[in-house]
Amino acid sequence: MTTLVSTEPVLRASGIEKSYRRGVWPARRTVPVLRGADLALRAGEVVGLVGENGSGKSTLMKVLVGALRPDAGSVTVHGRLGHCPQEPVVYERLTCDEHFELFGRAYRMTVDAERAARRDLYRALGFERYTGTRADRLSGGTLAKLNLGLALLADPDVLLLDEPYAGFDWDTYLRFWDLVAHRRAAGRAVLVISHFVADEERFDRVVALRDGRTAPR
Ligand SMILES: Nc1ncnc2c1ncn2[C@@H]1O[C@H](COP(=O)(O)OP(=O)(O)OP(=O)(O)O)[C@@H](O)[C@H]1O
Repeated sequence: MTTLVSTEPVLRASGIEKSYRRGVWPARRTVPVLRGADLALRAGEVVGLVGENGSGKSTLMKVLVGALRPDAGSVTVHGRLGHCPQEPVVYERLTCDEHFELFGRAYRMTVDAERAARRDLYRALGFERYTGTRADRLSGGTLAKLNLGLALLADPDVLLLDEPYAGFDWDTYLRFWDLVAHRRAAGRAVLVISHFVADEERFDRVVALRDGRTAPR
């Protein structure tokens, strides 16, 4: 039997352009941020997205997940997408458990599958103590764990992380990279926005965003 290995990317973005409007009339102006950015992610690949502050990394990621409509270009995704935004999107009155239940339903997971995935994520990220704690009573680092856990809950084919470990302690930071290594081994794709030069060796590839365009680094 012949096994065909697909080289087709699980995510492909081509010619992405995006401008923001700034200021108020009559000083209103349009500022281009992305000027034809391209990006392709393959199964089992861990890619870093780097660039100076304000270069448009978060804007590109929002376009990739469909949270922001580009002015031009296209994005194609094969499979399920998970997104961990820079600012956690949580409901302050819901506990960690309640968030997982809610997201599990949104992802159409069975109750058993959601509970098993939740248990593994609590353990992998080390926040089992906070299952019943409301989001508005979590520390910044634990909130970041919840944010990441929710993005991972449905085992996405493509995981997009916008500076996921800013608030993590060292142990959690190492756990995070273990988790990423497992995803690579399982053939999942991961894109991480990172500012740490020290992380660059952990990526299979690094893509730099500069003057609105992407280039290998
Ligand atoms: N909603 C918005 N309206 C207007 N301008 C915006 C908006 N969002 C981002 N910008 C501007 O677009 C540019 C790119 O922002 P973006 O957040 O994508 O950059 P970034 O590379 O992720 O930055 P950082 O490294 O600081 O997180 C910045 O100049 C920013 O001020």
